[in-house]
Amino acid sequence: MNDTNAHDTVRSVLWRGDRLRLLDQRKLPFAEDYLDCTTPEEVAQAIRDLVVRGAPAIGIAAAWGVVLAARRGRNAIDSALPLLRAARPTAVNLMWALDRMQRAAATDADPQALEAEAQRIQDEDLAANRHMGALGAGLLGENVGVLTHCNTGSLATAGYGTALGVIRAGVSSGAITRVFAGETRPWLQGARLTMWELGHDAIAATLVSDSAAAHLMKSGQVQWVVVGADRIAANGDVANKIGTYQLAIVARHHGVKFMVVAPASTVDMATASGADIEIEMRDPHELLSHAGQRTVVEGAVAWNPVFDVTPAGLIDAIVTERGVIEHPDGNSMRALFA
Ligand SMILES: CSC[C@H]1O[C@H](OP(=O)(O)O)[C@H](O)[C@@H]1O
Repeated sequence: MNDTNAHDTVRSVLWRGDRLRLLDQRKLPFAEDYLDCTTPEEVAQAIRDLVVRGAPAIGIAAAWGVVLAARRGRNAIDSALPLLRAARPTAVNLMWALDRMQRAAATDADPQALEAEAQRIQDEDLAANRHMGALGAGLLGENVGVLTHCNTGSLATAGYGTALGVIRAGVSSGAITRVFAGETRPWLQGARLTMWELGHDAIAATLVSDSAAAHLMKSGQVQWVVVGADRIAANGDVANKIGTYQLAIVARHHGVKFMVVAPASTVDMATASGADIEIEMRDPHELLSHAGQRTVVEGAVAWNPVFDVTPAGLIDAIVTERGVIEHPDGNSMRALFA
């Protein structure tokens, strides 16, 4: 069943009154299949399996998981919260959304009240993305080339996207004239998801291998690297998809500006620095095969961290819906998020 609207950006998380419908991102771009969750356990599993992925999107899905629990009764909420919280460790949006739902349930555990809170979380995220898109696009300049990493679009959020929202806004304003998407191994969020989203919006983009990023920046075709985030620490360090850190190093070396785009729900002022952020380690087999086809000799081992940390000193701007932090550090982060 196709729940996407051809004239709007896609929607990956859809509340259907008694179930949560998730666009199964494991099957994109060649199949648009949906997975229906009727229990918080199914939502937690869908987050673990990357049926739904992207920091804001997993927070939104978890919020609806609490609504599904509430429909079973107050005690079900208390058992669902730790289960959902443990689904993935790095994106603080997951914990932020569950904390907010837990506070709401303490006031009123009625399913309809919690459904309204989950809907607010989803609606606020979409509004934030559109605002951040305009703010970020305003920083770009004219006739710029942009390289993005992973997928930070409608699939990873309530819609429109974070870094991809800036790209949507920048293409619309004419500021962006060249878009490059990194493939983002091993899960290929860039190749499979970002290229699909941009094609859906008729935005021309060029796929590059992760290995080509430095050569691309050396060629002068790119003036900005624009990425999302999974957790921003109090000193401005940013955890994001594995490969982001090396893009920041290469960008600085070649005089390419580096922008991080993320809603306030991604900022974690309780975490002092990037050194304190837990980096999710996923199954090494994600590296040992591609599309179900093994690519490495039997017995080989692999190391599969799926996030890394970019130090604040390599970031030119952090764009949030509360405003832009240029050259982020602890002081500028506290000024906006204390
Ligand atoms: C706006 S999405 C933020 C973030 O989430 C992605 O990770 P994953 O695909 O593993 O959920 C990636 O790090 C994006 O930049």
